[in-house]
Amino acid sequence: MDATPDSPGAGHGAAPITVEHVGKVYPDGTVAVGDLSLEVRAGELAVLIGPSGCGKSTVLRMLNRLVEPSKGRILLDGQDIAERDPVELRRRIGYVIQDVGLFPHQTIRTNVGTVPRLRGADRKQIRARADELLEMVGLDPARHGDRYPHELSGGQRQRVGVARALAADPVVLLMDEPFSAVDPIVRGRLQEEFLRLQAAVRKTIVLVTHDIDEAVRLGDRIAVLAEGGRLLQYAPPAEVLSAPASEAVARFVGADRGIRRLAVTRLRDALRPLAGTEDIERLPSVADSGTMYDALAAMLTGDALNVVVTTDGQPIGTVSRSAIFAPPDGQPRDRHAGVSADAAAAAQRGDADDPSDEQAVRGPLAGGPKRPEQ
Ligand SMILES: Nc1ncnc2c1ncn2[C@@H]1O[C@H](COP(=O)(O)OP(=O)(O)OP(=O)(O)O)[C@@H](O)[C@H]1O
Repeated sequence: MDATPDSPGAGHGAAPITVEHVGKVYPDGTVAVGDLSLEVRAGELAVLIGPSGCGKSTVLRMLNRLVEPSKGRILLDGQDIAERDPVELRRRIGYVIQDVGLFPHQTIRTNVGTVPRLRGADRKQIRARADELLEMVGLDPARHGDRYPHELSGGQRQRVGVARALAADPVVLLMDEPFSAVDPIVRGRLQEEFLRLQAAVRKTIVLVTHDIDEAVRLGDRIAVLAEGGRLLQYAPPAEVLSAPASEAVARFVGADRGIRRLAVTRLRDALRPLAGTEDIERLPSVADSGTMYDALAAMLTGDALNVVVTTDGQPIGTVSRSAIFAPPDGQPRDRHAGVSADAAAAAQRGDADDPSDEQAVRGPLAGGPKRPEQ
């Protein structure tokens, strides 16, 4: 591997991971993982979530051979990692942990340059690469590069951890509760930045979290685990929220999963074209990159039953409150609702639109509401 590709985003691609019937029994007899199979596609961000002690970190640590499985095998890019040199393997796999694990007596720049240095890149190359990565994670190399870890905030240290992991230009990034040490506001910002970063670098990422909102926000797919690493469901966030595979999953994702689903359902799926008769000047507007959650927030703030959806500031259609509360395609409304008061369903029952209001806004050309699920 080259330590200094043309740009941080250019990368060396991403590799798929296949976990085949993997188990881990620790020497004291604890069965951390019984028999787990799953695959993560190249460039996909898979989230492992589940109650404390269910084996999430053990699974993650088996992926870079910090923990050796007791059974089964793990393929990276089709090759059994048991046949790889663990040190060489770990240099291809970035690992970001909760308290980051920066070297306290090294500057930020030196920390970020760790792996390129180990690979023998020259000093100028290492510095350029480190600075590029610091910029990429939103830190100013001139201001922060020569500081020591204790001279940064928790959120800044977390960014350095991500930059250091990316400096190796890994084919896989493993992240164990990467944002949990920072306060909720910083966490939200880091998650947003991280999503932008991932859109640029497209690594295969396996991320462990306790936080269902984080899982829903970041994951392409979410693996919900139970004790002993038992896989309860492995599906995109919208599916886990709208069609939990069991009561256990429904309970785990929470009573407010209906609201969470809105945050991962694209607005444009429920879009109704403009009929030309709407009084769009009086409606709140939301950009078409937004979600149903954004639309609902705008409706509530603007006390409206509809929002105008815009692209580059230009109106392209409307979304109605009833479309937001329509059940996703093919899903019975109250599946597993017995364990939770699904907020969206409750809102549906108690807050149905007046069809005449909708007609007034939609105009005569508008069809029935499109199902909003992606
Ligand atoms: N080195 C070890 N020796 C013995 N048991 C261990 C060891 N590491 C973890 N365990 C046990 O294995 C099980 C799974 O632990 P693991 O850390 O993988 O869970 P987790 O889901 O990541 O938990 P948390 O969310 O609390 O971090 C737990 O019962 C834990 O006590």
